[in-house]
This record gives sequence, structure tokens and C-alpha cells, in this order.
Amino acid sequence: MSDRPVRFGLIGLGAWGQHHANAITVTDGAELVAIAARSDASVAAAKEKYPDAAVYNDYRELVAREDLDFVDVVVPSHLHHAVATAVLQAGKHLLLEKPMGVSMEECDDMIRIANQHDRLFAVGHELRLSSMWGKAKELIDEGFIGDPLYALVELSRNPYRQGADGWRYDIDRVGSWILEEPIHFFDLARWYLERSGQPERIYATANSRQPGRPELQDNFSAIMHFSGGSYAVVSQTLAAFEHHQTAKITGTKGALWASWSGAQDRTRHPTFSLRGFDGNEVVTIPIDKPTGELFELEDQVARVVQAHRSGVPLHCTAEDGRWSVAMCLAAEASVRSGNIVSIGDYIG
Ligand SMILES: NC(=O)C1=CN([C@@H]2O[C@H](COP(=O)(O)OP(=O)(O)OC[C@H]3O[C@@H](n4cnc5c(N)ncnc54)[C@H](OP(=O)(O)O)[C@@H]3O)[C@@H](O)[C@H]2O)C=CC1
Ligand SMILES: O=C1CO[C@H](CO)[C@@H](O)[C@@H]1O
Repeated sequence: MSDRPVRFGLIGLGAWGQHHANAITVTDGAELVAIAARSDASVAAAKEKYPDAAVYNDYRELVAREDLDFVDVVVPSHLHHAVATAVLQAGKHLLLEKPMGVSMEECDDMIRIANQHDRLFAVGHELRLSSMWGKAKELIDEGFIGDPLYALVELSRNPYRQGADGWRYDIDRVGSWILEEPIHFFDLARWYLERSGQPERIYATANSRQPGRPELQDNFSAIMHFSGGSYAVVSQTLAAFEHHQTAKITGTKGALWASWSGAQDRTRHPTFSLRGFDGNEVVTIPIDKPTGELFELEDQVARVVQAHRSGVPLHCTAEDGRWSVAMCLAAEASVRSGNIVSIGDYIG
């Protein structure tokens, strides 16, 4: 094990990339060495805010550097595959934001290249690192609720941001709105119910507030059936206000109820709680540190540093990222056809 800092390159300094940059700089054992941005404005912002980092307007120059250990990719989703494959082919370890890709072919290609080059490949499903969503998982695994049978993961929030050049509202670039936020909840539901096998079938429905743009699904709900008999409901509305997420998980013996609220997703001042029933009494379960995507993002960077330095397992592997993409694509197919869709058709 080496004590030298893990040297990071960052590609993409948009709304979320700026938080990644900050997370890298505040993480012990991590160093932000280089940044690639696209527009002149983003390049100038990178130079001003991170004077010690080399700044490029072509990410290929960043990946060509010999001295980077990890490259963190936070660009619009349709670019994940092109940028991530360049990173892996250059022999760097990869932290790639969700969705891992916008098709199964993209996911498979990236996994193949990562294996070929024997590189670490983490995907940005940071909820797994949350002190609260993670505590719920711990309790499920300890048998607090008995055998898990049902999970509801639900979000009520304000509309998505446009993203640079409006990519998030362009279906060819975003892929699908299911790949934006519900993908986190599919990951969480699969993680919570893993004692009940793997997801097998999905039924989903959605609608839009804009009659001419049905693909921009403001309301989305899905039911996912697992091989062991349990099922999960993932539901979200983007037609609401603020950011309010809940997870309710029940089992043969008890139940858990976790909830998180903030003025928006990126707040350092959320309210949250986890309550549980173990079959005997209802208790409030203490959460030892604040939870929210800004906190988990820092934990995610710390985790990939530990993975690189000491072989600690990644919080979310490329295989996990691939599962989540498969569930989103199956859900999208179900919305379109009105039928139940087999996840096996996507996961292979
Ligand atoms: N895990 C999570 O909780 C979250 C994940 N995400 C994911 O992160 C990704 C980025 O989202 P977000 O930050 O909100 O989007 P933004 O549109 O705010 O930022 C994207 C950035 O990528 C930059 N970019 C585009 N092309 C290139 C390129 N060729 N080289 C370098 N930079 C480039 C843009 O540059 P420019 O500014 O110059 O146009 C822009 O700054 C998405 O995949 C999204 O799904 C987002 C939010 C939370
Ligand atoms: O977690 C998230 C918060 O919302 C964003 C959209 O506005 C998503 O891209 C993202 O995955």
C-alpha cells in the first residue's frame, strides 16, 4: 500500500462536476491534478477555481497524461461511453457518473475494456454510501424486518435542470428520464431486496405535462418483481416542489421507513429520519452523520481512494451500474408497450 495521494483527473465541470471537484479536493489522500472542460467559460472557471490543476479543453489531452491514477467522468449521459472508453483504453481507473451508459451495448463495451486493462470501474450510485439509506440496508441484512418482501422507493421533486445546452431535455442525449433519477431507486431497490434474488420482470407507466413531449415523463411508476417472490415499487414525480424522498421496506417480521427532505437535492441542510419496527416495537434509529448527495459524493471519492490504495471493494461496480441501466431500459420498453417486460431480455 502506497501513501502517495491518488491523482485524479476530472472530465466535466458542470453543475455536478463542480461538486465532484470539490469532493476530490476535500478528500484525504486525493489530489485534483487535471480538469477537462468544454466551453471557454467552463475552462476559465476551472483555471480560476483550481489554479494548481492543469486545465484542458479536450479531454483526450487529459487522458493522455501519464501521471493520473483515476479519472472521474461527469459529462452529459450520451457522452459517457466515448469518454469512459478513452479513459480505460489509456489505462486509467474510472469513476463514471450514472447512468453508466444509455444502452446495454455501451455498458458491455466499457466492462470489456475495463477487464482487458484490469482497471477499477466505479459507477456513481452514491445513495449506497448514505448513512441513512445504507443503515436501512444494514438492518435488512441483519434480519431486522425478517425476510424482505416489499420495497417502495419514492421521490417527489421539482423539475430537472436543463443541463449544459439543454441536453437533459433532449431525449437523444439524455437517453430517457428514467436513466436520470429513477435509476438511483432501481439500484437501491435491487440492493435492499437482494436477499430475494434478482429482479426478473417489470411493469412501468408514465405521463408528461407536455402533450407534445410524451418522452419527457414528469410522472413515472414501476413495479419490479424479484426471483424470490418479493417486489419493489419505484415511483417519482417531477411536477412537485422541493425534494422529498422516502423508502418503505417491509418483511416477514417488521418494517423500515426512511425519509429525506431538502429545499433541493443538493443541500447541506436536509431533514431526515429512519424509523423501524422489528416485530416488537417501533423505534427511531439514530443516524450518525448527515445524509444527502453532497455528503455521499465525498464518501464516494473517499471509497475509490481506499479501493485504489488498499483494495477495499467499490461501493457500486460496473456490473451494478449495468443492472440499473437494464432495469431502466426494460421500464422504458414497458412504458412504451404497456406490457410487462422481462429484465432478462436486457441483462442477458
Ligand atoms: N449521481 C448523482 O447524484 C448525479 C449524477 N449526475 C450525472 O452527472 C452527469 C453530468 O450532469 P450535470 O453536471 O448535472 O450536467 P451539466 O450539464 O450541468 O454539466 C455537464 C458538463 O459536461 C461538460 N462537457 C460536455 N462535453 C464535454 C467534453 N467533451 N469535455 C469536457 N466537458 C464536457 C459541459 O461543459 P460546458 O459547461 O463547457 O458546456 C458541462 O459543464 C450526467 O450524466 C448526470 O446524469 C448529475 C447529477 C447528480
Ligand atoms: O441524483 C440526481 C439529481 O437530479 C439530477 C437531475 O436534476 C440527476 O441527474 C441526478 O442523478
